[in-house]
Amino acid sequence: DSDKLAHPLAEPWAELVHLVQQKGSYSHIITSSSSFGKNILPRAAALLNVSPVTDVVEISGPRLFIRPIYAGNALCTVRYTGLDPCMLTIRSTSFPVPPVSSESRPNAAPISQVDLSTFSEDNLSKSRYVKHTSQETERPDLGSARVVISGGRALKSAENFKLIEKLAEKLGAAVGATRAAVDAGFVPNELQVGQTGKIVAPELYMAFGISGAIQHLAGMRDSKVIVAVNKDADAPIFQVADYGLVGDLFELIPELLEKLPEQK
Ligand SMILES: Cc1cc2nc3c(=O)[nH]c(=O)nc-3n(C[C@H](O)[C@H](O)[C@H](O)COP(=O)(O)OP(=O)(O)OC[C@H]3O[C@@H](n4cnc5c(N)ncnc54)[C@H](O)[C@@H]3O)c2cc1C
Repeated sequence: DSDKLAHPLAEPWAELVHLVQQKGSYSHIITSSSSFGKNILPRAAALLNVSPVTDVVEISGPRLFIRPIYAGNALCTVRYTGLDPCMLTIRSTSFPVPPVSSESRPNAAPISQVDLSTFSEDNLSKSRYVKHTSQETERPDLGSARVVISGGRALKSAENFKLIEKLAEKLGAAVGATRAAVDAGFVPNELQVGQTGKIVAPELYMAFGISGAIQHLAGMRDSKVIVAVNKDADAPIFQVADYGLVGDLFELIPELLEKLPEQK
């Protein structure tokens, strides 16, 4: 709707649309598949009348992308045939961190600051940045941690879940949880990993007392090394695990805590 485009609303996606219209000629617009990016990009794409490609895990060509479907059970190759700009959300954990210095990346695209001063207070009246709050924690962020230690319903209580937290502290890891553990109130829901939680792909993912429901696997199956501890030898989590240990977590975690060296 060109009328709408000429009068951007004061929302981040409208700012993006405004920038595209002012500057034009963008071939690609990419955000991470975070809740912030997933909020903005599809709305901006709708206003620009293009179709976004979401949750990209591999870039095979300028317009050829791979993305998961069926909750991560299949990978789909998508060729974008629409008009510019080609708009993508990418799963940042699926891509290696690029070197920071420009000498090591002579062909890197320039990074330029965008002047948003054209957006007056009036324009911005629909939403305004108020403040940023986050949990006070020394632990790494779940979405980008190298090691994630997750617990499931088997922990039985918030008190017992502290075993997972202690292990995470010892390994300098982030804590994750299943939806069952979150729903039972053991941990806050920002720790949920899975289809309706965070998507993680750390170097090491340790799952304690987690059955391996498809919705949980959707959030962690791309982890480089998966270790599972479960007392049921037939638990589906063992099908994706690189290392599996059949046993009782209430015996195994204290043993691990005792034997693991302190983090330097
Ligand atoms: C639309 C939808 C979206 C969903 N999204 C998510 C999501 O994002 N993330 C998510 O995690 N789930 C999600 N779920 C829920 C999912 O289907 C499962 O119910 C959930 O993942 C199960 O969590 P769990 O493995 O902790 O519990 P359970 O399935 O109950 O598994 C507990 C496991 O612990 C083992 N166990 C028990 N006691 C011990 C012990 N002492 N030592 C060792 N092992 C033990 C048991 O053998 C069992 O395998 C979703 C469901 C739906 C319908």
